[in-house]
Amino acid sequence: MSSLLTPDSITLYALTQPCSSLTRPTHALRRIAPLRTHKVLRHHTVPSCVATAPGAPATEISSNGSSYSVTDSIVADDVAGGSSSDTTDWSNDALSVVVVGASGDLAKKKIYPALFALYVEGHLPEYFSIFGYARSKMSDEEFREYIGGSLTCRLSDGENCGDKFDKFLERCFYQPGQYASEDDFKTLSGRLTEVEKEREKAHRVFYLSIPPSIFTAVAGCASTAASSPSGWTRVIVEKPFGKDSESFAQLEKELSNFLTEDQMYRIDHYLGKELIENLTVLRFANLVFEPLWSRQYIRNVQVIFSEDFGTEGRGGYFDQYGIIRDVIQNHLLQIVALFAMEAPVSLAAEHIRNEKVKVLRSMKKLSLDDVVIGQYRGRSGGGVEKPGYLDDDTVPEGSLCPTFASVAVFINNARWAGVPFLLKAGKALASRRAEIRVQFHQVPGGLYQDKLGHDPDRSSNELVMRIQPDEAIYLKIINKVPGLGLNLDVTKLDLTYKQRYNVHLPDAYERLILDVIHGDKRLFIRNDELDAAWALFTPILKEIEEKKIQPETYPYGSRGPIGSHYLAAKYGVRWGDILSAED
Ligand SMILES: NC(=O)C1=CN([C@@H]2O[C@H](COP(=O)(O)OP(=O)(O)OC[C@H]3O[C@@H](n4cnc5c(N)ncnc54)[C@H](OP(=O)(O)O)[C@@H]3O)[C@@H](O)[C@H]2O)C=CC1
Ligand SMILES: O=C1O[C@H](COP(=O)(O)O)[C@@H](O)[C@H](O)[C@H]1O
Repeated sequence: MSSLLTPDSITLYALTQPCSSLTRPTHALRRIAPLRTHKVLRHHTVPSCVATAPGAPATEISSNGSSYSVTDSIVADDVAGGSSSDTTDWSNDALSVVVVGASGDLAKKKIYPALFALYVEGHLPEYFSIFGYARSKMSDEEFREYIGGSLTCRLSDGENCGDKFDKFLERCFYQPGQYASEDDFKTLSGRLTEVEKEREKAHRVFYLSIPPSIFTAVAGCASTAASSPSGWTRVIVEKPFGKDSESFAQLEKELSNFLTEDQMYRIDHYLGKELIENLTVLRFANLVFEPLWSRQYIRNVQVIFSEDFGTEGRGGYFDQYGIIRDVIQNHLLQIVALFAMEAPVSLAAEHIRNEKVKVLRSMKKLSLDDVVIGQYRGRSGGGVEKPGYLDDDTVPEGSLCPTFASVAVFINNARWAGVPFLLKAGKALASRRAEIRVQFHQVPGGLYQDKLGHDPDRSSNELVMRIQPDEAIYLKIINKVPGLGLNLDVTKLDLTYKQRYNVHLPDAYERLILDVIHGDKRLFIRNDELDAAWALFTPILKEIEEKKIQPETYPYGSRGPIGSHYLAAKYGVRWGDILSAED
């Protein structure tokens, strides 16, 4: 819905709707209204109204026919969600984003390009600055050159970004320092204040793009020595959030010495992907889907992640975690939680997260029989030479670390009992893709069975949400082949985004960083969600490690270990991505 609204249409909506329905449009508005237009949007006369949210106290949004402001609506919104009220006035206040670990891979690959895209599209406030912080020595100039190489202009209509590029870089600064040094963070804070001094109030975001071993030290120093003296301070924490229940609890305990839950934004970048944000829209805004969303109609759900490259370059990190911790326990499980949750009371962050956590807590204990692990081996021939996982110098010799896993999970509740949710993730496979496949039961009665046969995979509906690449939603239906005979086939009702929408899809990091700026936590993970996710996976991870379970090897570039097919077959399922590559 948000993509269809212009700032004007939102204003109109706000003016014509009763106050209690402000929540949705203000969410949409946050997303799409460039920050610099807030000034324009702020002053509109509306009648006095009171926003009430279930379970929340009534909040007066505006009184005596005075003015309705974006800021006020954010307060109403947050009260509805039970999270902190964000009264930031972006027409006046400054914003500093500090990228801690500024010399690293994630910062260069994702964070700077996302910040630049937000700037180009007018989503950063007028008084913004970006600070890089890391141990590497760099001057501001060198930093600008360093990040300049990672920025691309993605404006359409041949618009030139050159000017924007220079202006953006002018607002970028670098401060070298140690991660555990309060003094160095004090120096950083001094420099931030220098740049922020043009405004009375400045807000600070710290993006912890660093290895987890130093999360706590940095959170401590940032909070003690570099919190904003005049505005709010928020901290984005990257995964991994621990390695198991115990280390997660320990990390939380340590971080909570310095940060409140309100300040913490635990990022799972899969939640920022376009198709994942659309998941709840597709289900809850479409009458043709919502009633079908249960064991009564759905045979199985598959969440598939595959990459056509190995851990090259990241083997050292990866070996300590493995694919279950790297992808399944977080990205894929979050997708299942969103997919399977009951309708939330509203779109407010806490309402959504309350429902997700119920799903996670309803999951049946995992058994080793429901897990298959694999590890890729090298492949050579046909002019191709691909290394195996163990060929990586940074991987310990003889490592049993899984680079592939498939897992069958079950949700023990009235809606989903008995429906297998099959999760599969692997590196060095045949293709790069991430998708959700929903396979429906066959139509009972069998009117066309003689034409369709008995194979449910060839005679029932499948809904596919392709998260990447080439975002699409398509529904496989049984259709009559045009002509005089009665021939049936399975064909697609196809919503391929690049054919339907002439827009550049924002990167997940853009969406998520913007949400942090707006204090919107819907797409961030709450601590109890992680606690539940670790409670599900910790016992099985321990068992795999303690019993030294040997991963089944598979060749680089293949479709993964055979065991994965047996696991699916045990539940009468065939992996949808294997049936046919184009399907
Ligand atoms: N890269 C990716 O694609 C993804 C990364 N992540 C997570 O994001 C975070 C950052 O990832 P990434 O950029 O790849 O990490 P890097 O390994 O590139 O580390 C980032 C920076 O931290 C500093 N650093 C590295 N190792 C250490 C160390 N042992 N002790 C102290 N400082 C160190 C280095 O800066 P300097 O030496 O200059 O101080 C480095 O440039 C991690 O938590 C990672 O798990 C999450 C999803 C994807
Ligand atoms: O979090 C991670 O995600 C990436 C895949 O992200 P994508 O957006 O490119 O699909 C994965 O390669 C990495 O191992 C993992 O840590």
